[in-house]
Amino acid sequence: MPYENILVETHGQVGLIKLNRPKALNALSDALVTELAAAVDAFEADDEIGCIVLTGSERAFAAGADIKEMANHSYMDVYLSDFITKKWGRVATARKPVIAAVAGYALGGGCELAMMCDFILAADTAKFGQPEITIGTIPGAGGTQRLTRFVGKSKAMEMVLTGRTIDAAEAERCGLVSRIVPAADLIEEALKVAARIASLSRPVVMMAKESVNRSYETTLEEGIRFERRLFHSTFATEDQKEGMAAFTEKREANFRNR
Ligand SMILES: CC(C)=CC(=O)SCCNC(=O)CCNC(=O)[C@H](O)C(C)(C)COP(=O)(O)OP(=O)(O)OC[C@H]1O[C@@H](n2cnc3c(N)ncnc32)[C@H](O)[C@@H]1OP(=O)(O)O
Repeated sequence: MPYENILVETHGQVGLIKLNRPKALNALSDALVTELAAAVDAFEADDEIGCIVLTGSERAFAAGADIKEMANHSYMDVYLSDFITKKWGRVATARKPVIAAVAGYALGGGCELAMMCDFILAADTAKFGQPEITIGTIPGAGGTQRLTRFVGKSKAMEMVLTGRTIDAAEAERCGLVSRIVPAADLIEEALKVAARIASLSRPVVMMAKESVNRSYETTLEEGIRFERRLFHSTFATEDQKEGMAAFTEKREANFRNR
C-alpha cells in the first residue's frame, strides 16, 4: 500500500514508522490513522520483524487528532461511526513490541498514541499533554484511562482538567516515559533498543509483553497466576533451552523463535 502520511522503513529486524504530516504537526487525520494501522498490520505479519518503533518529527510526535477534520462532525457522525474507531487502537493491540520515540509535541491523541505503545523513549524536547478540554472536548483515545494508570489520579486530573503540558523531565519523574535521551540521538537510541529486543526470543518477548499488560487488567492474584502459567510455557520453547544452555556454556544465545 502506498503511504502518503507516514514513512515506513525496515532496519534489520526493526520496523520503523514515522508519522509524516509536517505542515500539520502530524495531526492524526483519518487517512493517517488508517495508514498507521495498515503499517502495523504489515509489520505484525512480517516474520523478519521483531520490534516496531513509532516516531514523528523533531517538532512533533503528533499534535493530536486532526481538529480541522473533526470540528464539524455531528453527534450522529461520531456515534454511528464509533469515531476513535478500532483502527486508532491498532498500536495497542500489536503483539510485537512497539516503542514510541517522542520528540516535540505529543498532545491529545498524540499523547494517547504514545501511551498505546509498550514504552516511551523521550527526547529532551518532548512535551506531553491532554489539551482537549481547551477545545471543548475530552480525551477520546484512552487518555483519561491510560494517563491515570501511568501518572496517578492527581497529576492525570490536573492535566486533563487544565490541559497543562508537561516537559520530558516531569514526564520521566512521574513514570510516563521510560527515559530521556538527547533529541539528536533519539532515533538511533530507539532503533538500538528495538534491535536488542528483536534479537531475543520472539515468542518469549511476546509472553513477557502479554504478562506485563495483564497487570493493568486484573487483580494482583490473577495477574501472578497468569504470569506463572506463561513462565511455565517458556519451558516448552526451544529458545528457553537454548538461552539457558548458552548461559551455561558461556556463549551468545542463538534464538530461533521456536
Ligand atoms: C484524540 C482526540 C479525541 C482528541 C484530540 O486529540 S483533540 C487535539 C488535541 N490537540 C491540541 O489541541 C493541540 C493543537 N495544536 C496546538 O495547540 C498548537 O498547534 C501547538 C501548541 C501544538 C503548536 O503551536 P505552534 O504555534 O508552534 O504551531 P501552529 O501554528 O499552531 O501549528 C502549525 C500547523 O499545524 C496545525 N495543527 C496543529 N495541531 C493540529 C491539530 N491537532 N489538528 C489540525 N491541525 C493542527 C496548525 O493548524 C498549523 O497549520 P496552519 O498554519 O495551516 O493552520
